Order: sequence, then C-alpha cells, then structure tokens
Amino acid sequence: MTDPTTEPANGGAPRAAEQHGPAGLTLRLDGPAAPATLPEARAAIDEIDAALAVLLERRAGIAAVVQRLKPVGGFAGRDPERERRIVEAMALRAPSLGAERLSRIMAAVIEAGLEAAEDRSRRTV
Ligand SMILES: C=C(O[C@@H]1C=C(C(=O)O)C=C[C@H]1O)C(=O)O
Repeated sequence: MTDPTTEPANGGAPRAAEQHGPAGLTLRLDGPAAPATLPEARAAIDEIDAALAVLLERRAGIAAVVQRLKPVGGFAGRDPERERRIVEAMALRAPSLGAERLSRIMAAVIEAGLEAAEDRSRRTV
C-alpha cells in the first residue's frame, strides 16, 4: 500500500501541489538525505517551516469550522480523548519525538487554533 503522505497518488509524476504549491512551496515530505553544511541545513529547516506555516494556517481554519459544527465549540468543548488519539496517530509518524513531546506540541497547536477561532468569530459578529 502507498503512504498518502509521501507517495504521489498518480504513480510517480509530481502532484500539482508539488509543482505549484501554496506560496511556491515544493517540499517533498520524504525529503532528501541529511544536508551536509550549516547553510544547507538552515535552508532545509526554512523550507520545512514554510510548509508547516501553511499547514498550521489550514489546520486552524478547519478547526474553526469544527467549532461551529459541534454542539459546544471553543475551549468549552475541548475534547481530550480526540486530542489523545491525534497525538497517538502522529507518534507513529514521528517516533523520534514520541507521544509525550508531540502532546506538548499539539496542545500548543490546538490552543492556538481555538484562540484564532474565537478571534474570527468575534470579528464576524
Ligand atoms: C477540532 C475539534 O475541537 C477541539 C480542537 C481539536 C483540534 O484542534 O484538533 C481537537 C479536539 C478539540 O479539543 C474537535 O473536536 O475535533
């Protein structure tokens, strides 16, 4: 079975997002081998951070939609069991970080998303 996070769905040709991704991003999720020099390593980190920023923005937008769809949204409707399952699934893909560190990372991501959702809903009333 192919891994949807690393394998192009069309059997090898670059996907549209790899050719003309958001903000000109062309990051491959499976990435090249470790960079050899400090500038190369920093450039690789900058590229990953640019992709992370786009994904975090997208995630926050979708999390805001979820808050409107749930019977109780926002911080009041926080769902620790759902958050635990998210971290557990991510830990399978990020074994060197592991569940404990990912849990701290995702708590910050989720809280930032909920705050941004509150800001959005305040601006639209
Ligand atoms: C998005 C939801 O609301 C909250 C935010 C979550 C998230 O950002 O992933 C997960 C669970 C909830 O605490 C949800 O319930 O799915």
